[in-house]
Amino acid sequence: MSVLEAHEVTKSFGGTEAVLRGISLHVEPGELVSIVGPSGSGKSTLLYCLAGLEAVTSGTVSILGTPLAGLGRRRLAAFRRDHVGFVFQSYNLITSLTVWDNVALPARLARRPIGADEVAAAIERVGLSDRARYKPAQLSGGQQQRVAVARVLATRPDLVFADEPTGALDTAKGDAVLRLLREAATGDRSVVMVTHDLEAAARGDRVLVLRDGRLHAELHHPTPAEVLAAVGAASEAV
Ligand SMILES: Nc1ncnc2c1ncn2[C@@H]1O[C@H](COP(=O)(O)OP(=O)(O)OP(=O)(O)O)[C@@H](O)[C@H]1O
Repeated sequence: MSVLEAHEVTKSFGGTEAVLRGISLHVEPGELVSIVGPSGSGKSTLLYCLAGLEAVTSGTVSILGTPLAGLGRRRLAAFRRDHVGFVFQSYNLITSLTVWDNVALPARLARRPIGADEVAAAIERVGLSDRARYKPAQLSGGQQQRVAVARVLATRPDLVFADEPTGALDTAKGDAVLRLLREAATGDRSVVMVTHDLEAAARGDRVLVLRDGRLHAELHHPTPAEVLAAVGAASEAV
């Protein structure tokens, strides 16, 4: 079974032209899927619709076989908490809490507290064991994003969404975050990432190229140059 299936998804914000105009896609267990495309092509909107953070206007999104639209607001929130993780460009850590508490908090909020050993393991996996008692402001941007990844992985989600996870980082720091996301896509866990960074996108098993709210191309294990060419073609075709 696919981890995620979207069928003919459209999204409009009010009366203007639709931002998503009929997108169908699937994500398989263990895959890292990158979404690229020109600015304004609908990448972030698509990610939010796939994650159930935005309602679709028409079409369906199912995660692990469960159609999100049928869940209702509270059950959707619970479903997301149980199965989905989100990494944002801006880290979204809680500034008053330590690294340790930032990582432990989501599981506690979900009333499924994880043990100290699991918190420690998640922090170790992102290479920040010596910073566990630091607050976010005492960390570099790359370190903060690694905490955000640890926080997501600690809840053991089936599906991780990342919106420009390296957008605020220089190449070396971004690289460490990408490696973690690449490693996170394994076994039954999949990662879907929106990015402007073509090198980052090329880490994906598949790269989906959006153009004007539609899927323009799908590349399998492309090189960065192939991603660049596909995005260039999508930009010209608008
Ligand atoms: N909440 C909203 N209300 C109205 N319009 C919106 C909203 N969110 C996005 N849009 C519009 O949808 C279109 C696509 O936006 P989106 O952020 O999904 O594109 P993107 O491909 O992620 O762009 P970028 O690469 O510049 O981040 C834009 O024209 C934007 O103005």
